[in-house]
Amino acid sequence: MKVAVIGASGYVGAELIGLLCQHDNISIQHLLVSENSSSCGKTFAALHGRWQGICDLPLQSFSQTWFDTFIPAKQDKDADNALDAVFFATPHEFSALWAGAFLDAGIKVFDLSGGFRLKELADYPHYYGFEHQDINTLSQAHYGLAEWQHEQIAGAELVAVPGCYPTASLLALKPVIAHELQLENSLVVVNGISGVSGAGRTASLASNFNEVSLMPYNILKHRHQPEISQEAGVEVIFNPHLAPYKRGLLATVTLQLKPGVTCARVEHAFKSAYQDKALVRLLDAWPKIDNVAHSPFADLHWQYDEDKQVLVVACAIDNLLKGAAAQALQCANIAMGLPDHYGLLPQTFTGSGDDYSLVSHAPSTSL
Ligand SMILES: NC(=O)C1=CN([C@@H]2O[C@H](COP(=O)(O)OP(=O)(O)OC[C@H]3O[C@@H](n4cnc5c(N)ncnc54)[C@H](OP(=O)(O)O)[C@@H]3O)[C@@H](O)[C@H]2O)C=CC1
Ligand SMILES: CC(=O)N[C@@H](CCC(=O)OP(=O)(O)O)C(=O)O
Repeated sequence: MKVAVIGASGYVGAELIGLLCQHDNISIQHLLVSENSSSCGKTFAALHGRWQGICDLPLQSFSQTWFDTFIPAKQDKDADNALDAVFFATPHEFSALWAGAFLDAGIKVFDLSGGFRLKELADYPHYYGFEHQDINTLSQAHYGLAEWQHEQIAGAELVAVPGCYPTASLLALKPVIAHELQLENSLVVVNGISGVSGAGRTASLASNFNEVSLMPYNILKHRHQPEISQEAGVEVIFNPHLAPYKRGLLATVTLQLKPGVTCARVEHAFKSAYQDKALVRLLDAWPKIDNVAHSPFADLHWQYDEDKQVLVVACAIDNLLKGAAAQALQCANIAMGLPDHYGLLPQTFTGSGDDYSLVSHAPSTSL
């Protein structure tokens, strides 16, 4: 698969490029940043020092002229420089504006922004602050929660890679909903905590080292609330929190189950969902951010009170990896017919209980 990455100077772009450049079925053709970016002309490694000696490709500026030069209206798929796919690790509005043009040229799109995650056009002004102009492209988008949407991802031209909070929340919620264990019309509460890299690389007062302190934010209005509700199929209350560490995200979901539901049924729901999934680890203790930071895993644990029928599920991920770049690579692997964990784990995984560990081919990280 010959690919381009737009957003190569950002945190998510950097993680993604680090994974792509070590993947033996993927070749990077172009790395792009915004038209007037100060990173333009630098090499990827000059900007992200941990990739020195691994990826020295130059960063180009994305513009209409770049598009007209490198993306012919009708691609010759066999040409040496023809692109098969483009990854957008860009602001939501940029993806919403440009994804359709790549699709028209026959290039698959993996969008890591929120530009195509919500199905309702009318939700964009409210939750994202812009009018989505491309209903035609939006209607072609398939949500890409890798463990749950394998078939749709395999056949998709445009994959909306899930948000970081939704990834952890949905991995925790979906087995319960799929097995119809939740008490109908009962409250579902999701508390999310994210490290500061979740806010991206561009400096802002809110993400300034001196300002960051554990606190809730965007309560009852965060854009991930409709995304989680849409994909879980139940309305949720979503409480995001910012925490003073670099990377990692924890979602803790609390919900009421139907009378008579036992621990055994809950266990069956989680085991049947994930026992053959390489990147989801069902733990027998509460997950820790430190065990998933810099890894593509999602760690899950639950506790159920049969008397009160209250279930609490916690899921920890790295927001930049399972919450973004690693999940995008899972989607690309699925599109190529490879195991979804290809290039993320050794190829020895055969199911739950196996002794598998993360391939550590990345040098120590700067984040
Ligand atoms: N951070 C996280 O944990 C997660 C982020 N995401 C999503 O991934 C996307 C990227 O996030 P993140 O890496 O954190 O953000 P950053 O702010 O770190 O990076 C944004 C990137 O987009 C580029 N960019 C901005 N405008 C344009 C443009 N007009 N044309 C081309 N490139 C442009 C920037 O380039 P430059 O500034 O050099 O021009 C930069 O490379 C966002 O949509 C975000 O919501 C998804 C899941 C998790
Ligand atoms: C800590 C922090 O600011 N987190 C970001 C969410 C991460 C992100 O970039 O969101 P997407 O997954 O939708 O792309 C936020 O709350 O807006």
